[in-house]
Amino acid sequence: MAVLLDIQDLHFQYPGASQHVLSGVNVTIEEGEFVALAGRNGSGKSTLARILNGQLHSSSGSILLGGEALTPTNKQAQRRRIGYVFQNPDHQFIGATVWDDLAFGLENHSVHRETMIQRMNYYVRLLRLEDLLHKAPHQLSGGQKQRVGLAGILVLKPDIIILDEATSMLDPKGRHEVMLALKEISNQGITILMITHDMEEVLEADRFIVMHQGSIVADNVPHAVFDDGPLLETTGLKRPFVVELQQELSKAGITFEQDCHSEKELIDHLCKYNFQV
Ligand SMILES: Nc1ncnc2c1ncn2[C@@H]1O[C@H](COP(=O)(O)OP(=O)(O)OP(=O)(O)O)[C@@H](O)[C@H]1O
Repeated sequence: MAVLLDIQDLHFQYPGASQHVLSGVNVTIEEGEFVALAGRNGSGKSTLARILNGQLHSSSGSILLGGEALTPTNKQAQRRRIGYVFQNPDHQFIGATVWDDLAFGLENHSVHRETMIQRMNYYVRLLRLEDLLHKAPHQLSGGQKQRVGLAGILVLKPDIIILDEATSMLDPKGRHEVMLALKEISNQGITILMITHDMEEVLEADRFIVMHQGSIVADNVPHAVFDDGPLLETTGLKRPFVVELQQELSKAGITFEQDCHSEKELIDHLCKYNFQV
């Protein structure tokens, strides 16, 4: 697969701060990858996301998106190519109804009406928004708002979607809805960078990057990162319940051909055993 995002030796320091918040970030993300990014509070995740979407500018280093440099001078174009989903779903609504909201960005970019309707219908179906189209933002649950927010970004056809703790204000049902939507989007080949503190969500991603004190200290498949005890200790991360339980069951002789990514997968696996009580 082709490299989509190529970040090299990125440094950043907030004005007046004595230290760098990002101190040499190097990472490449390929087209279609679903990447989770985590780390302690203050490790620099949101700063990195804000640099990527053009809100902040790095002190040094380079960022290439599809081979093209992202610079302060192409800020507008940059924002169009990177879709950013906010933590608070109320911060991204503009339209009076869901349908108007989806149309707003496309009208703003002068997309032809026929193309506009086609795209809107496609993402409405993908994110299962059919019943919400005529509702006003205040009539939606948090999970529904985030799904509408995602659709509003997807219709603009960004190269990558960045979510900065986009599920942290949602209840379990809302989180579940958004994670299902992200899986659907990822299955369509859309590249996703998801910042999260939720280790169960990390298991849904193909790849897990961990930041610590402004640098990347781990980059692997989620289960491999969760196998690294000292790393988890240093970075304050906790193994998700599913990984913890799978490890304990393995020690007790219950074998797994592959790693489980959700409680459902784990339960399905256990159901194959005939336990003697
Ligand atoms: N506008 C700002 N001015 C000065 N320092 C800032 C500013 N925003 C963030 N910082 C500092 O930069 C560091 C990194 O912050 P950042 O928000 O990128 O971390 P994070 O990993 O996203 O944390 P969290 O998990 O809490 O969201 C922190 O020490 C923070 O206090």
